[in-house]
Amino acid sequence: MNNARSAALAALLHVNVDEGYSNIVLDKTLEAYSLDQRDKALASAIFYGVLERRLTLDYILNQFSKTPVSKMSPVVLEILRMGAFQILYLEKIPNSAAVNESVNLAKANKAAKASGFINAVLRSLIRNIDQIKMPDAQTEPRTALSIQYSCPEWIIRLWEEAYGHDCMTGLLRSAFQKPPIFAKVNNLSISEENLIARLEQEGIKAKAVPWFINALELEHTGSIGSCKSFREGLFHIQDLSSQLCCFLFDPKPGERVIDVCSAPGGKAFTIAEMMEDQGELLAFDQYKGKVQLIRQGAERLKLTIIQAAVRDASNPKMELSPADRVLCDVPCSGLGIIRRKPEIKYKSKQAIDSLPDLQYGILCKSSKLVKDNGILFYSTCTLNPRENFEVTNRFINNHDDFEPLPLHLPATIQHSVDEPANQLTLMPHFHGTDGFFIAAFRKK
Ligand SMILES: C[S@@+](CC[C@H](N)C(=O)[O-])C[C@H]1O[C@@H](n2cnc3c(N)ncnc32)[C@H](O)[C@@H]1O
Repeated sequence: MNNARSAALAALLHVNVDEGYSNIVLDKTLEAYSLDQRDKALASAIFYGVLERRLTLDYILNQFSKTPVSKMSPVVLEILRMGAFQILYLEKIPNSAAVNESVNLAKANKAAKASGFINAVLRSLIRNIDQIKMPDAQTEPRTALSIQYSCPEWIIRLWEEAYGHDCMTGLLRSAFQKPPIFAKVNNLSISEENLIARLEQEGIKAKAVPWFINALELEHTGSIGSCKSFREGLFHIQDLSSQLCCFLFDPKPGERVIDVCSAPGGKAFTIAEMMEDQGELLAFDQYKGKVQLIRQGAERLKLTIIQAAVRDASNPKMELSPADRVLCDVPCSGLGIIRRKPEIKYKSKQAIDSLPDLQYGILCKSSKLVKDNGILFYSTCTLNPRENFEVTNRFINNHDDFEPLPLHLPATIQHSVDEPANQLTLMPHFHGTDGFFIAAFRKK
């Protein structure tokens, strides 16, 4: 049995059936299967490829199977998606191997009865590959885009209405690009140059982001957790969007700062480093297990000002004295990080309907923690006006004691959409960052 494909199947079933996060599920599965580098690469390529192209693959499989994909068992469907993905997108894998391995996978996964069916569907796909039909872009443009980019129509409509047609197509394309990996240098422990040299010794190629301080782009990372300089607390992994958010938040040494939705702690770590580990940084999260992640990260990075604790930001019980700066990096639908976690795009629209009220509640409650003249930030990693612009608009319309605070952006960062000066929407295809939203306010 080919272990790479078994691992990919196990991980896909875990994500689709048990709704695990793709990056975490894949890391754990690869570890459990103890694959060599080559098999790890194949398992990852199949896993992410099938996840990213689920709608396209299902649309095509339906043309070659009498049983619609909606009626197939999860195991059979995933094996067929994997087989079709290899045939259609992995040129180096011979079609015969894709079919045979799919049949073997079925036999090894209690789906032996379906192995004949799987064989027939995949062979029919190979024979008729030139006859595959796609939706007509003229008569049904959104359906055509949805199948081409494997993105539900409601997201396409949302992006087109919010950001315009060109931006929507840019976002759809960007979802298939390999996301860059950025590190935030722990400037309290090492300089950019020295960290680049250290990483090189460990086989990781790193280059400084020329326009942004203490940010490195990494290549050939392998497993970051096993990297010595990571374990020594010389950096943490953080997308440029979050690093930029902290830069704009502009915390100063000696201040009192509250991060109300802090886990796993990325922004709290960057903020503590910007504060030179002087002052107070209260880092809260609703979940005990996640608070532990903040503590572990702070310890690894040798940051002493972070006090992590459980606290529900939407219904806080704890009395807190006011802070110079408060960050609300709220839970959101995550439509800005689809290229990192493709499973996010298959969430139902209804699943995110309740988020704006929760986000607004967290922002209102947290605004009470800001000192006079203090700063309040709201951020999300989503591209959805209902969770971004509409929440912050509602806030400012109902809070006379706050005013919008214009953001002073680095010269390389331009607005990609029409928005007020206190807001910034970051787009993967435009800024090269994750999709992200920031809004800043000052208490009068
Ligand atoms: C976007 S993530 C925060 C990411 C974090 N700021 C970072 O940079 O690493 C949102 C966090 O909010 C937490 N959360 C969700 N609902 C919450 C609530 N009512 N109160 C506090 N935290 C909450 C989630 O557990 C999650 O860890």
